[in-house]
Amino acid sequence: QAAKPHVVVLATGGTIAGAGASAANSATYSAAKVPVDKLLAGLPELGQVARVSGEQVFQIASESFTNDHLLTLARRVSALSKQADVNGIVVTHGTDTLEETAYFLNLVVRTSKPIVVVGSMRPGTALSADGALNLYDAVSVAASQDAAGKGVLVTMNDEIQSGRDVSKSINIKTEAFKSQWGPLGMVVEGRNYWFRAPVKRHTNASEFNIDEIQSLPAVDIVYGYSNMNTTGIEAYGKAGVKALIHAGTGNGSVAAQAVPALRAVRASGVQVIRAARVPDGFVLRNAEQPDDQYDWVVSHDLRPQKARILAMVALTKAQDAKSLQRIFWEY
Ligand SMILES: NC(=O)CC[C@H](N)C(=O)O
Repeated sequence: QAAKPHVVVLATGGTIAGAGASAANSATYSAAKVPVDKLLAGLPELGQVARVSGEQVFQIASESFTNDHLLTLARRVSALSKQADVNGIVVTHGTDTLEETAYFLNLVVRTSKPIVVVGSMRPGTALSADGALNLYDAVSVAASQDAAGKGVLVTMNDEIQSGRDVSKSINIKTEAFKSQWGPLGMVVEGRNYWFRAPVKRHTNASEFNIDEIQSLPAVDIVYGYSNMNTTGIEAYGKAGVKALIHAGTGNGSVAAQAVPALRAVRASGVQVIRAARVPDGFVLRNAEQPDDQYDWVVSHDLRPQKARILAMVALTKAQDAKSLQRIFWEY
């Protein structure tokens, strides 16, 4: 009998490692409590699909992820992906910023080996906890050859999602992760059922490589709303950000009073990227605002928090708006 694939589980915290006072606590609990060894020992079924080893990279709630955490994690994933004795990698993660980390890894880790990021909506101590099955699914996807070359994946609620497309879309149900383009497939009882594949550049086909990235530039987000003022835009401009994501209303529209402030920060060298605060759809170039004339970039279908990740990565190589826009179309 052939040896089972070796899957390394990199644990970073979140609810999947959370613990509550009683089984009735599905929402009131502490995240990032249970160490990876205990998580894996509590799930002996993993041995049916892979030879699993665990590493505790961090033990935090994911809203506290920083760029340093992203860099440290991606470097470890990259190093493991180059090891001949590693077939797949799973990252356990809090769900709040899981989509940002998954997209970051998708952009900068040059491998075709499966990388799966996974979390849970309920702690393991709760009734109907979802973490055990999500983790089992993650390990089984990471152990499968048919998951190779599909970019970084997310397994939640029996679905296999693209790390690029997926977002946490509700904060209370176990079916929390959605993509407007739909999941890539489903995983049921350790078997993958695929229905589509990503078309955007990722992992092996990326021009970015974590092994060449020393640091990430400051990129922040301003939110659009009625009666919006320009205080935030001006403050970020003064703070020296390299790019500012505008989470605009509707089609990425910008309030009349905010346009001069954004043009002023652009004139001072800050890249301006028009995204939208609506969850779905995509922002069209030169619709709503004359992006060519203002030398602005549009985020395509990326939500503001994902546009921030891509902008940081893109700015490690490209400095002009035209190159940034090309990257936003391609990734
Ligand atoms: N469901 C969760 O994982 C949320 C817990 C916590 N806020 C985190 O993102 O780590």
